Amino acid sequence: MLCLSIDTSPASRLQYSYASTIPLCFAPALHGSSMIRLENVSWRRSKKQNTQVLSDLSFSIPQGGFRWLLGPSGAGKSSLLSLLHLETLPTEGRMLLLGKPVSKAEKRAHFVRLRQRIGMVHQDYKLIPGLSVADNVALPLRLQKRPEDEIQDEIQAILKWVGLGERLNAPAASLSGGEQQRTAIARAIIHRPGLILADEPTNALEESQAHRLLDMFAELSDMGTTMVVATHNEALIRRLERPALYLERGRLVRDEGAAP
Ligand SMILES: Nc1ncnc2c1ncn2[C@@H]1O[C@H](COP(=O)(O)OP(=O)(O)OP(=O)(O)O)[C@@H](O)[C@H]1O
Repeated sequence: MLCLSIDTSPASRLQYSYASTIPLCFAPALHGSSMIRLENVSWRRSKKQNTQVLSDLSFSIPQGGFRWLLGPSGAGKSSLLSLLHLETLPTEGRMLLLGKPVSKAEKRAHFVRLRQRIGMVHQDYKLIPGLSVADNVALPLRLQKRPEDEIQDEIQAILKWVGLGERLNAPAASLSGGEQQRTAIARAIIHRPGLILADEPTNALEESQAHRLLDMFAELSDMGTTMVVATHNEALIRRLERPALYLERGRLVRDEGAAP
């Protein structure tokens, strides 16, 4: 296992209210294989109306690759992340995710298994308001039917790590925007997914928290977790120099990760 051991002491620049070094351990992954591949993928919101959102996208990301997903508002970034999170399927073209084919021909169980290996931070967090912070974060592990004592240990470690160790039992509906975003981040990474998708994951965070999250994303990618992160935040992009996919009006206009 490879572990991130991130100093969370109050003396660190992150100013969290607890003092320990919490390891977050991830199974090492093999680099090199194609984790995501899209070939001429298009997506229409509705078959009846002319609602083409994504057009003729072709790109690939190797395992452990990090891609910024950039483009103006309405370019299709969230829609592409929804496709990669299997919330919807391409209307045209071929898609490979986590090295597996994605098509309407596959059985539901195939998609369930694949989705369990993906972590997603939605722009609007998508927490379940009636559940506590801990129960929201536990969802991916409960879907994997992990033993409850293990789940409790994992929840405590990860919520401390995101600075919510004291808010374990708070209802999600009572959280501030930043707390909701940190809960959503904890839920996206708690099951050590092979692919993490994040839609503006820092827009409700303080600058120091955003930097800390970014440092973690960079380390996860170095360890073999594939990451696709949509943002408008220029400062973040400057802080972590990684290739970007640029979308405009649903088309891929630049792929900095493509082989020359
Ligand atoms: N629920 C919806 N119903 C109809 N059209 C939608 C819906 N959501 C998004 N769209 C349209 O789909 C297109 C792509 O939107 P999408 O949210 O994917 O863009 P985006 O690049 O993520 O934008 P932003 O940066 O503002 O989040 C836009 O033209 C948008 O108006």
